[in-house]
Amino acid sequence: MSLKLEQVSKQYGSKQALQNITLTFQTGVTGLLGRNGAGKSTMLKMLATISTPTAGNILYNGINIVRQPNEMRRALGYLPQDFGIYPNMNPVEFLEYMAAMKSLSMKPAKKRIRELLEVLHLSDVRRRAIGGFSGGMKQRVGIAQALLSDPAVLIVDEPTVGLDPEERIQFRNLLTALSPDRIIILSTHIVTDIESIASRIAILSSGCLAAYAEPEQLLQQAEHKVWECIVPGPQLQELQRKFKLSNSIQRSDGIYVRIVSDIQPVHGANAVAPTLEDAYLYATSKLEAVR
Ligand SMILES: Nc1ncnc2c1ncn2[C@@H]1O[C@H](COP(=O)(O)OP(=O)(O)OP(=O)(O)O)[C@@H](O)[C@H]1O
Repeated sequence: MSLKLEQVSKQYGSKQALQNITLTFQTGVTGLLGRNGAGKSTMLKMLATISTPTAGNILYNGINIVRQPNEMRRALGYLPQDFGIYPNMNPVEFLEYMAAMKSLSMKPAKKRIRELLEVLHLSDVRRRAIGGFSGGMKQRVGIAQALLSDPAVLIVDEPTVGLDPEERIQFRNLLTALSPDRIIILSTHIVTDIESIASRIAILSSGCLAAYAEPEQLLQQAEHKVWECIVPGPQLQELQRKFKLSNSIQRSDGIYVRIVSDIQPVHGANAVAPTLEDAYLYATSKLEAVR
């Protein structure tokens, strides 16, 4: 199974949302990371064949899905960012409706719905109106519809928005369980959403691919580039102007600052081990420096 973007760009009027992206997705979870507006949804919509690139190609198992989207559509489960559910329907009604929309045969679909409701811990509420569900329960219904056809490619766009910490953990565990034999692409702007589950991370910054690597490689690249120091309050603004700050906390003895920089930012700053969040900042700062 292979899914590739080849020199893909997307332009909305004068807005260049994605610029010349080439990457090959692999089985397992790929985290697509970038701040709001970086181009994540734009990329996912093209992978889901909802929109087409302005330039470049997308190949699924060698088939150009820009020209022949059907092969991809058959393989795809997609949970979009703004996933609307009918509040008056219960999960069974909603999933049967979605199965009909996907032209699935109803008898096997009903069996699959029963299984999915069980796996996603929704069996007890299968006859309750979705409108009264928590964010996490609604998200699980969304995942159930994305998994109806047992997809080889699962795309989830910002799925943890609105989930509480416990629901986030459950969601991560669910994706891990699904990941061994599927390509799963999860977009987020929150590093902790993906750090424990992504086998690879693609970082988008202003429509460009800042990095595509395993988390360990990203951490290695940021090695000796993260510094900690305590500075007097008035110095903070100057540091913010000159460097990328990954954290700053007010303490009784001054402001504790964590800085991502190639060079020692202030005399006395200590080099510390990078976190994935530091590595993400480092990768985006490298890209910004060459633009
Ligand atoms: N239909 C559109 N018309 C014009 N500009 C668009 C359109 N869709 C997206 N954009 C712009 O393209 C850029 C990338 O948007 P995109 O939605 O892909 O970002 P994102 O990384 O998914 O961010 P978010 O999490 O905020 O959705 C943004 O500047 C956005 O304003």
